[in-house]
Amino acid sequence: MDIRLGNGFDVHRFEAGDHVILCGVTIPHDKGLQGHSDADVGMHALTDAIYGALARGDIGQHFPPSDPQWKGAASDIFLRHAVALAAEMGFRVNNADVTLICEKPKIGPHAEAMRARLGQIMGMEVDRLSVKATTSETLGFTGRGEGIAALATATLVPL
Ligand SMILES: Nc1ccn([C@@H]2O[C@H](COP(=O)(O)O)[C@@H](O)[C@H]2O)c(=O)n1
Ligand SMILES: C[C@@]1(CO)OP(=O)(O)OP(=O)(O)OC[C@H]1O
Repeated sequence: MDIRLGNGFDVHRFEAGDHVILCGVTIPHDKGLQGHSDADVGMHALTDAIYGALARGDIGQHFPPSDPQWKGAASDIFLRHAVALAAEMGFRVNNADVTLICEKPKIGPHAEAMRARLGQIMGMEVDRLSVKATTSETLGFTGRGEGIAALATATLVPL
């Protein structure tokens, strides 16, 4: 069987604000995330993992940050595009795993809502979607609270 594996990584910087959007879920916070789109770092990493598995470039190639069309865009547009491209190429996402790296906000209380939202967008069972988090033990830019990083892995299998 032609099984595909892809990974994605993304970072967004904190800016002044009162909420962040992570894996499609709005979380009240004492800062916001800066980005051309809604800065959903988790969804961007997952989208890139799918493009990676397909060997079809990355999110910035499909949705250039220089294009005003994507200013403030909801990131489910990007994820839906990657899933649709997979289907066009004869694949479906088999499972995916997203890790969010930040000291704050705490992800645990929101992880189930994130899995549910990703499942809804991707047309997938929640059982095949994982969202988890770690701090970086106060080290580095995530540890200093300057931004949030996200890692994602996805496997794709033939339709
Ligand atoms: N933003 C975060 C970071 C961590 N968690 C949860 O806390 C656990 C312990 O984190 P360590 O970095 O000390 O290993 C982690 O396993 C997560 O369950 C979180 O919810 N949100
Ligand atoms: C998502 C896009 C959309 O223009 O913009 P950003 O929100 O800045 O996010 P990034 O993770 O830097 O990926 C690049 C772009 O594709």
